[in-house]
Amino acid sequence: MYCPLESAMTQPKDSSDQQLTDALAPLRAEIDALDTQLIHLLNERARCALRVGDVKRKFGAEVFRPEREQQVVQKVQDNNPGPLKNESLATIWREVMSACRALEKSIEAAYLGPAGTFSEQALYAHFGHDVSGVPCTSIDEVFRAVEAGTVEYGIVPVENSTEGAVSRTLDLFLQTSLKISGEVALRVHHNLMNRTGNMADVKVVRAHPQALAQCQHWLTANYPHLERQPVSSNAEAARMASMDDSVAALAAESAANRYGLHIVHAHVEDDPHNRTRFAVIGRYETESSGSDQTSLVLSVPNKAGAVYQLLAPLAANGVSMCRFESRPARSGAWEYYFYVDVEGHQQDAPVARALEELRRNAAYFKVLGSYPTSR
Ligand SMILES: C=C(O[C@@H]1C=C(C(=O)O)C=C[C@H]1O)C(=O)O
Repeated sequence: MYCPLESAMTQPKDSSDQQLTDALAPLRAEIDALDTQLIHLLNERARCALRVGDVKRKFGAEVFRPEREQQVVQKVQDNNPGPLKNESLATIWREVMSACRALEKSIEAAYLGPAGTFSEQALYAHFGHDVSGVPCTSIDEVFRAVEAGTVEYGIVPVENSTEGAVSRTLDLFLQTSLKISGEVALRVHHNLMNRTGNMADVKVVRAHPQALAQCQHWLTANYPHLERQPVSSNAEAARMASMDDSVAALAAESAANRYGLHIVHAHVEDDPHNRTRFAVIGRYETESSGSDQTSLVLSVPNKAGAVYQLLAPLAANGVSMCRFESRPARSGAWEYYFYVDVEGHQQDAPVARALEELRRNAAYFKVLGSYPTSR
């Protein structure tokens, strides 16, 4: 039997190198030929997308269609014979669509910066890399940039699986006329990092308050003496740590790369399944993709049974609720706004019927948007 290790040890190096090159040559030729075919096919696809762009311009239709992109990814996955993983194909196709779309139109989208934040990762997960990301210093600024029309879209964090709702985003949803056109769910890993890779001189650890909260047990167990200081974002904490040896940051690996920091401990979040959901906001009202959800804000008068009655139309129309969150209405009267996500698109008949009944019963009612469910 041919044993590569044995033959590599007994034969002169030059000869085993030659054997390796000879064995790889036909396979590499095959890959080169397949790449040539892929280049032709990808450009053919791009030419087709350009023609789609011409048609859309003629009819004054929106170029970026998140619902269509979701359907494309779904179809690709349904047709996947393997061995490539569905997740890998989704990543590849998002980039292919991003490149095709960029030929029709360039998209600018605001996110909670600086560069290196999870919001930036969410931005690329949604739009692919052919998008101009505009970093903002706060969630308020992201909303303002989209409302002012400086950018077409924004990405804001909505909810974390460990820490719950991002309350500032929920409050701003109340005030804005913008719509949610899509969502992104990201696995969020936090890493403890600093400039030297040695924690001896570190006195404080900085991060966004959500990240500090998501790592609180780990920090208490491992670095109880470090003062925890909240800052505007994890990437900002990383930037600060790059200039001060007494500072460590909790942030994403991309922030360590960007600011030249060493990761001292990787994946220090208390919950290994830690995920954050982001909303894409803009003026576009996403059409049905066939696998959607709808976000609403409601309030009811403060009286017995009001919430129960409010939600009855969902059950009556067979509409499932997938999220329910409350925020004080700040009226001083123990009144609340309820943030409710339901399965389905607002144009689906059962959802439309349920929404109409909810609208009639609620003291306050607003549809934030229908959009493809992230997976
Ligand atoms: C090509 C289209 O336009 C854009 C690009 C897409 C693509 O490359 O598949 C899909 C949806 C749109 O965001 C289209 O609507 O079909």
